[in-house]
Parts: sequence; C-alpha cells; structure tokens
Amino acid sequence: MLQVREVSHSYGNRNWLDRSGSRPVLENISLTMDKGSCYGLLGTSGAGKSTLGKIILGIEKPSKGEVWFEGKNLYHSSRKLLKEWRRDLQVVFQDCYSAVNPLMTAAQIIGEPLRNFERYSPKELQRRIGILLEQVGLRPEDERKYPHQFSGGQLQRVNIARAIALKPKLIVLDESVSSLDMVHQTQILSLLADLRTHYGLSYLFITHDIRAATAICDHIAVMDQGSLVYQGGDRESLIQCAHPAVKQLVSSILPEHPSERIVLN
Ligand SMILES: Nc1ncnc2c1ncn2[C@@H]1O[C@H](COP(=O)(O)OP(=O)(O)OP(=O)(O)O)[C@@H](O)[C@H]1O
Repeated sequence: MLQVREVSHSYGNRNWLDRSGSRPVLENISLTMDKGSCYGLLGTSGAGKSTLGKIILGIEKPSKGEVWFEGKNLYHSSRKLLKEWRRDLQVVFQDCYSAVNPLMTAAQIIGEPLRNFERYSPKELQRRIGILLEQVGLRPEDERKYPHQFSGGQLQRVNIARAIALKPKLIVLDESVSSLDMVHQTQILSLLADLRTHYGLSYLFITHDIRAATAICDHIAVMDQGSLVYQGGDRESLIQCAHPAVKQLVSSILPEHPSERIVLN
C-alpha cells in the first residue's frame, strides 16, 4: 500500500549566518507498509520520525527519493490526486489541545473534514457526527463541548473521530498517546485497535514508547540519527538486537535484574 523508497531529507540552513551546510535529517530510508498493518516507528528525540511522517503525509517534499501510495508517486501527482490523498492520509498529533481550534465545539471539529470533502445536508452531517462520537466512546451531549471542557484523553478521542471521519486508508499517529496518563493511554490504544479492525485502517505509529508500540504494532522499525537501524515483526528479535539505539530503547523498560523483567505486551 505504501512504499518509501530511498528517501533522504535536509531542511537546509536555518539562517544565512549558518555556513555549516545542511545536515541530513533522513538518510536513505526505505520501508513498505501493507494494507491494514500497524507499523511502529520508534526512536529517540530528534531521530527524524516526525519528518518521515510529514513526508509520508505529503506535507514535506523529500530532498531525495520517492513515496508511493497505492501504486502512485505521491510527489509527482496531479492536484486532483493530491486532494484524494488528503482524504486517504490523516494524522493525529501528540498535543490534542493545539491540534484543535479552541473556539470550535466537538461537533464542529469532527464535522470539519466532512464539510470540506462531502456535500451532506445539515441533518445528515449531524447524524454522521453522532455516529463518530459513539465510535470513539464519547456521549451525544459531548458534541456541544469546547476543547477546554474535555480531559486530554477525551479530546484525543475527538481528534481521532475527526481523523476517521472520511474513512481514510492510513493514519499517522504521531506520539498520539504520549501525553496521556497510563489509563487513558491503554484506553486509546484499545480504541485504535478496534477502529483498525472496523475500518480496515493502517497506522504509522510514531513513538519513543516501546511498550505502546509493541502493544499495537505488527511491525516495528527503529530510527537513529536519520537512519533506520532495525526493522522486524517479532518482539524477541527487537529485544535481541545489538544496535546501541535499540538497546537503549529496550533497556528503558527492562529492570536490571532478569527475574524482575516483564514480558513486552
Ligand atoms: N521544520 C524544520 N526545520 C529545520 N529543522 C527541523 C525542522 N523540523 C525538524 N527539524 C530537525 O530535524 C531533526 C529531526 O526532527 P524530527 O522532529 O523529525 O525528529 P523526531 O524523531 O520526530 O523527534 P521527537 O521525538 O523529539 O519529535 C531534528 O534535529 C530537528 O531539529
């Protein structure tokens, strides 16, 4: 469904005083995502995960390489095709509060993509917003609430409802559960798993949290300083991987004494 082919990227010099040359943020990244899969992209801060996410979403053109989505080259497409991709590729960010307009109600936030892409009557729009609220576990009366009247976990559900409103094919989840407490994290991860089954969605799950990634992903890649240093589907090989960046991630969740070690997932 999605192929990233030999993608490299630099942001260029930040200002004219910076003569150091543009350091690559991504170097020769290739990955493939199958339909319906959940691909975990792990790595420490600054590894380049969000940059790769933006390139996959079509909002940051890579300096080199290609992104293919459903057999077509994302950055060599007509305006019409790009508009279709805007529907098919959605994103949920970490900071649920800054991802929404504080002056809009939940109904307005969730209804926004439907108003932009569909021509529903007001009654039909209302009905669809009601279904979406229910699907993400919110109550009908929540539609009248403003962002500040929700908890972080509830507002992230509003963001997820907006992301699934157009029945996309791929959702980039960029640290989407990272700012939530453990209880809300578990609830949102379980909601995401249910929605994936219901809609046949694919996720690119960007995170630094190996535990969250192993809970829902069927494939995991680890990035370090702009390169992919590990790709695999099975937890054991991730734990056994000798690359220092992978070991660092794994050790962040493993106690020193083997008898105290919990099994991932
Ligand atoms: N718009 C930008 N302009 C210039 N440099 C940028 C820009 N966005 C990111 N960078 C730089 O690119 C590098 C990778 O950043 P990116 O946000 O992709 O990493 P990340 O792995 O997602 O990190 P984090 O987990 O902290 O979000 C960093 O050094 C960052 O400073």
